Amino acid sequence: MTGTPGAATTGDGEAPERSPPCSPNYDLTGKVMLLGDSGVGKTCFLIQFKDGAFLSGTFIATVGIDFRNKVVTVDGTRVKLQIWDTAGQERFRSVTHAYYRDAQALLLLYDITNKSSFDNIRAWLTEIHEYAQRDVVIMLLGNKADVSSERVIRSEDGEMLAREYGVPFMETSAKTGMNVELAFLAIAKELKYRAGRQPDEPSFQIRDYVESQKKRPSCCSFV
Ligand SMILES: Nc1nc2c(ncn2[C@@H]2O[C@H](COP(=O)(O)OP(=O)(O)OP(=O)(O)O)[C@@H](O)[C@H]2O)c(=O)[nH]1
Ligand SMILES: [Mg+2]
Repeated sequence: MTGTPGAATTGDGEAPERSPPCSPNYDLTGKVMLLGDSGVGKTCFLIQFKDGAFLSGTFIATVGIDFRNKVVTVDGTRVKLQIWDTAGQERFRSVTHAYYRDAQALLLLYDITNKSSFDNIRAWLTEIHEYAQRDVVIMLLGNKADVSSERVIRSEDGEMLAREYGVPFMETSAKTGMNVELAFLAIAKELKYRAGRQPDEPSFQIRDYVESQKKRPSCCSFV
């Protein structure tokens, strides 16, 4: 986490023309990486968060790595998230490994309609433990929750795997936007909390926060 950002740039999510020079429009920055098999929806997830749009139609696999910035405000603190969208294809793995070290948070996605993308989560977690910082924030996301007719992974299976690894979990949809913003807000809150807790600030538990805020797909809600 960078606590003292430099001058505002013209990067996405900022409004430099309204800020005086050397007055950044954020208080903290954090690097977040999107990981998971090719086709699980990482790029769509990022576009939905950044632009509120869904890229339907032909699937264009990411080549290498790309990033977008977005500033979110949590409890009065502006957190600039630098979000790295990685290629899920095996042949780009060595490129993405180099970026793990600098990431404070990882969003690990599988596709609820694709069993192998779920089965590969354990391998992704092994890779994360090998290359990422030890205290990196990890969140497991079961994406494409809008496609209930093709679901092959039950929500409970995602919950169980997440519990085994002690990470927060929710199902998401890059198409409808379900839980997309929440995933990034929860990360921003955690990063803010880690950056320096105020004396009167209650402790923050990212798993509890996600559990209390997440929406469930209508087919699976039993509350
Ligand atoms: N129905 C539905 N389709 C989705 C969703 N997210 C992504 N898709 C579709 O899934 C395909 C793959 O999405 P991408 O976001 O490009 O996948 P990716 O994980 O970035 O893939 P790589 O770049 O190869 O790693 C595209 O055809 C998307 O339109 C979702 O939440 N719901
Ligand atoms: Mg992609």
